[in-house]
Amino acid sequence: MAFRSRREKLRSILSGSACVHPGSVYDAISIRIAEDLGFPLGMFGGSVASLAVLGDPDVTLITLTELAEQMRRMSRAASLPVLVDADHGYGNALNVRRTVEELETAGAAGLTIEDTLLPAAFGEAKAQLISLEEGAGKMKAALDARGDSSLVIMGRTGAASITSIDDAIRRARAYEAVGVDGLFFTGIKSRAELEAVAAATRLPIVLGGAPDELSAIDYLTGQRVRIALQGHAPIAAATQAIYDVQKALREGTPPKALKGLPPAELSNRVMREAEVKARSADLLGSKK
Ligand SMILES: O=C([O-])CC(=O)C(=O)O
Ligand SMILES: [Mg+2]
Repeated sequence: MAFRSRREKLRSILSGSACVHPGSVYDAISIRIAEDLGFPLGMFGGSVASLAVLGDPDVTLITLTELAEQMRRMSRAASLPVLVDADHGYGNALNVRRTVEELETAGAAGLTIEDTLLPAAFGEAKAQLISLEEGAGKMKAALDARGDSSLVIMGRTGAASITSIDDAIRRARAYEAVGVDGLFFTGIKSRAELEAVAAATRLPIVLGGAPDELSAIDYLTGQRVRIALQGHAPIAAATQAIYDVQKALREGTPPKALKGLPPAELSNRVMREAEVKARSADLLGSKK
């Protein structure tokens, strides 16, 4: 299976003894840059998928087809393992199956399925959770849908900030019992909460957005956190860069006087230009 080695790399992070930060990736350019900089894996967040593909906030309007297609583009562009935020699996447990099939063939190294009720329910100001039973059923469906057993399936819960830390633990233990490969927590607010979760479970932990007291990598390592997200600053920085350049052009700055443009060396590296040139020479008879 062509994507197996990517999945095994993600597995070795989860079974290893260090906590790593993923690069935030969302398209062919961002994954190549993350790979070139030596990130051990990429995180493809649902929020950045919505932003990159639709220009929308994270309100579950993106479709599975769009998400998988964006993943496919990244898989073609680089071989960095990518953990995909597959939200709620785009429906019920049957839809979760389909989600796993699509993301597996698109080359994801792993994916997370969360127990948040998505899209948001009518008349509810706050996020809601599906039942533990339905959540566990979704995890079971995801595991069962794998054609490649090396694909990583992570059970994700935001219960820590939606219901309670005890509920987060109950859910995590239920997802562990079903056989997921790791646990992804969002909404953990303190060291005491992380320690409670780590003590009550045994699988490797992925930590979503977390406060400053949960940023020391040695501490996280000691709590079995193997992947710690750091938000999605790259797409935010790209937004600012595009704004600045468009604004300068709109205000009459000549293209040659623009600031913040990449040197040709960087653009060429991102395009893998040397490889394309070599291939053109071989296959099209063009000069190197
Ligand atoms: O997975 C992540 O990176 C956090 C998240 O839910 C998102 O960005 O949609
Ligand atoms: Mg998300």
